[in-house]
Amino acid sequence: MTKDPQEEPSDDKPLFGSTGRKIIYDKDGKPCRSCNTLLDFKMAGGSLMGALSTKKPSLAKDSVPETYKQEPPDVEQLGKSTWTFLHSVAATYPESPSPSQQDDMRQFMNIFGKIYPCWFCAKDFQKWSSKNEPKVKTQEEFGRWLCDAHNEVNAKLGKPKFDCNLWKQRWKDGWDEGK
Ligand SMILES: Cc1cc2nc3c(=O)[nH]c(=O)nc-3n(C[C@H](O)[C@H](O)[C@H](O)COP(=O)(O)OP(=O)(O)OC[C@H]3O[C@@H](n4cnc5c(N)ncnc54)[C@H](O)[C@@H]3O)c2cc1C
Repeated sequence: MTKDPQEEPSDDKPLFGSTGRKIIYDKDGKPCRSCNTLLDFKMAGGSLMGALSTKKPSLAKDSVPETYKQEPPDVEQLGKSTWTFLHSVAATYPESPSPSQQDDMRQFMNIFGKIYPCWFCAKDFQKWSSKNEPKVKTQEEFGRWLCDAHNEVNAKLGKPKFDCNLWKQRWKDGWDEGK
């Protein structure tokens, strides 16, 4: 059985970051980049320079385009981009999917829960979706299920609940405020 990385605490490592959140470590004992905010990751001793400066010292700085020089995603950036992707997938899911399209979506969400890069987020998501199986019979059903999944995380983080009656305006139709 794989050991939960968080079960291996170490005396000389900070338990909490400056944001007040618990610092999450990977199996190798290093702070998990995609599980912490950038600030907490820095505080826990995670390298800020990343591969560009450490693995390729001979690369002339000027030869690296400015657009490359961004930090790998922290838990918030990864989350926001992933929710954008997932809700957009719901927005383009067929209104009446065939049985095989429904199977694909079930499988996709199942695999998603196993590979999401923030391991402790993935664990909670898997736990929630095992009790709340993906609803994939229609686009509306799937969009609402995803909205509920997102609200579960919002609640965990103390964020306001999103009104799921509005998921389609937010992720598919837009608000049409000129009307
Ligand atoms: C599967 C998963 C699990 C996660 N688990 C954790 C975790 O355990 N701990 C952690 O710190 N972070 C977790 N995250 C990241 C977290 O959910 C946020 O993405 C992150 O905190 C950034 O939040 P945000 O305020 O930018 O908005 P996000 O929560 O990223 O939302 C982006 C936008 O989606 C819209 N929105 C909000 N709620 C809903 C909803 N219910 N339905 C539809 N649209 C909505 C809003 O317009 C919002 O601005 C997880 C992300 C994912 C994808």
